[in-house]
Amino acid sequence: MATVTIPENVNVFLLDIEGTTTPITFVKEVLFPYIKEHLEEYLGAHWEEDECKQDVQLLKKQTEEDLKQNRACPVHAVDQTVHTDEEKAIREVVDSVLWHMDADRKTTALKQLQGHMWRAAYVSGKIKGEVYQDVVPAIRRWREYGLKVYIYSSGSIEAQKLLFGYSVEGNLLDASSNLAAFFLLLFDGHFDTNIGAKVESKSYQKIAERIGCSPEDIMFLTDVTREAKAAEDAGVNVAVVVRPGNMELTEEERKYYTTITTFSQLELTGRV
Ligand SMILES: CSCCC(=O)C(=O)COP(=O)(O)O
Ligand SMILES: [Mg+2]
Repeated sequence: MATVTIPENVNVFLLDIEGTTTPITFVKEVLFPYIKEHLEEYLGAHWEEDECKQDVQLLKKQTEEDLKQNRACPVHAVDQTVHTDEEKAIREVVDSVLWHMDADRKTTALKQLQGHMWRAAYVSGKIKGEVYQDVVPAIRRWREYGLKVYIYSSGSIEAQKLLFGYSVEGNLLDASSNLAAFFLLLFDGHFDTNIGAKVESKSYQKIAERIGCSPEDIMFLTDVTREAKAAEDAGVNVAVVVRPGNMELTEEERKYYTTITTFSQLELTGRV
């Protein structure tokens, strides 16, 4: 297994989730089916609550934006009339959400609703966040060397925290203040699409600004080459993560990008 030396100037890791820290199958075969199965029931139970109203509002705004941009969107989502028939209104939101999920849209609106829906499943223990076995030991090692570690996923920050907080390896967000617990703390922070889309270069510039470093100080790990390209265009170092079930890279991409199959390939040579 070839090792990859992290440039000495890099002092921040930025990690994608799906296909990088976490198997794609967990997202596609556990998280997304949960939404599809419980959507109608969830909307019925929470329809009158502020959080749910805001989620529905954001979905409607997204539809308006899609229409403005001439993007394809389901005809039923175009209907902006205020329904007196709650069941019909819920049905329309369900159809719209399912349509967006089938297209694997990464919009903030969709991701915000999904995050809220997963909360009950994680808290009740119905779902546990999957994390590849090489991830936690590698992050602990990086942190011992004083590097910072951030998450950047299309999943909402709330969904990210649920996944790591209720993971197969326990609560990976434990933030108690004693020294021993400090080493248990894995992440310095989280970013989602509120900072911008992962395929847009300026999102990575904004992340660097927010962290207070320059893009060259960051190493971004992702399974998606469009994201790797956007990060690289911003001056961020990238490595493409090749995990079982991830999208196959083209021969050209395999030649061009530094690739890893496990985080344990990453070496911090020359650091004390
Ligand atoms: C973070 S929880 C659910 C994952 C998800 O909804 C998603 O879209 C994953 O996207 P990523 O940017 O982590 O590949
Ligand atoms: Mg990914």
